[in-house]
Amino acid sequence: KRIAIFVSGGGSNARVMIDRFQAHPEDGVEVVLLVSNKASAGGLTIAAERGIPSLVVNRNDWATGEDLLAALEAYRVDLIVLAGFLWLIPAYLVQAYPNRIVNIHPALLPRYGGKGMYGKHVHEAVKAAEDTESGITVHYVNENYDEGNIIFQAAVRLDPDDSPEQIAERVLRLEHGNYWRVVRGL
Ligand SMILES: N[C@@H]1O[C@H](COP(=O)(O)O)[C@@H](O)[C@H]1O
Repeated sequence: KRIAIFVSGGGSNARVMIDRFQAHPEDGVEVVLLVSNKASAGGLTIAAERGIPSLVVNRNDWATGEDLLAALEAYRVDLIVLAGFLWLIPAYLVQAYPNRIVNIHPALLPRYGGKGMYGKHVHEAVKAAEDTESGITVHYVNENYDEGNIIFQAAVRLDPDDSPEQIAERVLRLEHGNYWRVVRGL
């Protein structure tokens, strides 16, 4: 299958996934495009270094979706993979790719999901709740943040002394070890 990865930040998940699938063509997954809503996103540099075409979308593009949908069609994208992409996915994209958009969330949904619940905010909330475990959720994307059907979850035990940053590190390791496997299996 041909996938497009959407990023807003550093792109460590995109890097792990691109490196895996470029090194293992037998997985049958090809990363054909990287899309970002931030021209400064580290994910764009990662894509350029690995010969992957990229597209930066601004709010106007995003509102109409014409250029974005045209690019996804031109690259014959089968599956959209969100990896640290922060904008809400609009109806036109959900309708154009029904059950073909997935996201990874750095917590065990349905807890710690929703608008504003991303990155360090999630791990600070887990810490404040004194949870003994956290984890990751891969889910289909609908028009609401973090509400689509869950495809996969994995948990990690936390140490009571863990800081939110240490919780984030544990969870990111879980993401890097699992997200590409889930995508390969879809
Ligand atoms: N949605 C969340 O955003 C972060 C992105 O990290 P990176 O892939 O840009 O390093 C990850 O923790 C992911 O769960």
